[in-house]
Amino acid sequence: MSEPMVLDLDWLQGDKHHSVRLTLDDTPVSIGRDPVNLLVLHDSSVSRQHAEIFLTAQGPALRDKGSRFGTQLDQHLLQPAQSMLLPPQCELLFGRQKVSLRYDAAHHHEQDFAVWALHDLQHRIDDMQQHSLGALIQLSQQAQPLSDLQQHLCQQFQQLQQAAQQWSAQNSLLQRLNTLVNQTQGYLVLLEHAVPMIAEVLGARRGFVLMADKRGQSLQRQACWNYAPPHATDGPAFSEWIARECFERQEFRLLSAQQLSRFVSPRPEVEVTGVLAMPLQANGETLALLYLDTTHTDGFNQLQETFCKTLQAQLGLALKNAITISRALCDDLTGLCSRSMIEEQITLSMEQAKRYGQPCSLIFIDLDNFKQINDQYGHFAGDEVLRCVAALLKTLARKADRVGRLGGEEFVVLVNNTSPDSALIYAERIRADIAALEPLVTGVSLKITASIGVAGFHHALHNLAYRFIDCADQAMYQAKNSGKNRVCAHKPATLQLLDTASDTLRSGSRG
Ligand SMILES: Nc1nc2c(ncn2[C@@H]2O[C@H](COP(=O)(O)OP(=O)(O)OP(=O)(O)O)[C@@H](O)[C@H]2O)c(=O)[nH]1
Repeated sequence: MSEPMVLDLDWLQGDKHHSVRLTLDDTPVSIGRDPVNLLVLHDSSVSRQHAEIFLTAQGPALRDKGSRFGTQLDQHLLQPAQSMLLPPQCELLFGRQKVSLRYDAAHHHEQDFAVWALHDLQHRIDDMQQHSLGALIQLSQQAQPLSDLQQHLCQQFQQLQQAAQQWSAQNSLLQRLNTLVNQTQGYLVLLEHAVPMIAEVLGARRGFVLMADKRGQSLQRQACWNYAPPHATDGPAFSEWIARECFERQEFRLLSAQQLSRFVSPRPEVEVTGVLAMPLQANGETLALLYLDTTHTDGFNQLQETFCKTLQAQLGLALKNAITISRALCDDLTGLCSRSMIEEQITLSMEQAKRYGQPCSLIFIDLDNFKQINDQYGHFAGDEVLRCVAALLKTLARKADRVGRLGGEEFVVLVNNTSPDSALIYAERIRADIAALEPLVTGVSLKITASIGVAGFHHALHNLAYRFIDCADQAMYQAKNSGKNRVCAHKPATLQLLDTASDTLRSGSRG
C-alpha cells in the first residue's frame, strides 16, 4: 500500500470558510481541480473514470461524473450526476480501485467584510442625519447661513459616495477572489491574477509577492506587477527590505508617508506615500507576503485596513489550496508532472491514438549509476543532477510532449503523434545531450549517462498507462543490460515471438 495522501483543503462558500482534511489511504488516483468543483479524482487506469468532491451545507459530497463503470460509495452505486454525502470515513470503489477516504471538517467564521462595511456606512448615514439636524436647528435659530449648511451636506454626501464606491469595488474584488479560491490550479497563476486585481482596488502603483523557493532556502519575488528589478548595488531596495522583514516577523504593516519618512537606511523610494506588507498565511504557516506601494497623495488610508485583513485571510486560503493541488500534480523536486499526472496524460494520449489512429510513443529514461553520485557527493548533489536533467528534458520537449518524473532517477517523455522510429531518434538526442550535460555541482562537473527505452503505442496495451510504461521500462532494462548509456526499442510480444522463431529457423538451417 502506498503512503496515505493527506490534503488539507479550504472551501469558500459565500462568506463561509470550511476546512476539510481528506486522507486517501491508498492513492491510486490522481487529483485535480476543474473550474466549477473543487476536487476531482481520476483513475487513470480506467478511462473516463472520475468523481468530484464538492461542498454542501451538510458537508462534503461525492458525485460520479459519467464514468463507464459507476462509482460505489460504501456499497451504494452512484449513477452519473447523482451525488451522495461523504460519511466521515468511507470506502470508495472507483472503477476497479478501492480508495479509503476520511475527512474532518471545520467551519471558520472570518470577519465578514461586507457586514462590517454596511455597519460603517450605517454609522456614517446616522452621523450625517445628526449633523443635518443640528445644522437645521442652528439655521432655525438664524445662527448659521443656509449656504454653509448646503456646503457641509454636499461635502458629507460626497464622502459618503466615495466610501460607497470604494466598498463596492472592494466587495467585488473579494467576490472575484472567492472564485479564484475555488478555481485556480497553479499558485503562480493565482498570484499573477490576484496582484493586479488587488493593486487596482487599493490604488497601488506596483507590487509583488515574496515567496520561499521550492527548497525553502531563499525568498524570491513572484508575480511582479509594474515592478522592475532594482539595479541598486548598495543593498536591497527599501521595498524588498521591508517585505523580507515583514515576512520573517510575520507582521502585517500599513505604512503612511509620515511613518515612511522615519526610515533612514535603506531609505524608501522618494515618491512612495504608502506601503502595504501583508503576510499570506494558512494554518499558522506564512506562505508568502504581498507587497504593494502607492504614490497616491493619501497613501493607503485606515479605512482600507479592515478590508486588507479580510483580503489577507482569503488570499492566504487561496494560495494554500493552490499550493496543495500543485503538489499533487507536480513533482516537487523538478517541477515536472508527478507520476499520477503523467499516467493520466498517457491514458489520454492512448485514447486519442486509438480513436484517431495516430502514433504515440513513450521514452523511459533511467540515469546510470546514480547511487554512486549520491554516495560520493551527497544527496544534495544528486538532487541537483535530477533538476539539471529535468531542465534539459523540458528544453528538448516540444509543446505537445509531456515530461514526467516517475520517482527516483526515472523520467518519462510522452511523445504524441510520433512513431517509435522517430521517437528513437529523439531518444538518441536525449541520450547524447545527457552525456554532454556535465552538470556543475558543488564546484565539480559530473559525468552522467542514461539508459533509455522506447515503446510505441499498440492496441494490446488496452489503454492502460502502466502497461505502456512497462513496455518502455523493459526496453530501458535491455539498454542497461547491454552496457548502459544507450537506447533500445521495445518489441511487442508478437514481434518477439517472430524473432525467436526466425532465430530458431536460422540456427536450424546453420545446423
Ligand atoms: N538525490 C536523490 N537520490 C534519489 C532520489 N530518489 C531516489 N534516489 C536514489 O537513487 C539511487 C538509485 O539507485 P539504483 O536503483 O541502485 O540505480 P543506479 O545506481 O542508477 O544503478 P543503475 O540504474 O543500474 O545504473 C538510490 O541511491 C536512491 O536512494 C531523490 O529524489 N534524490
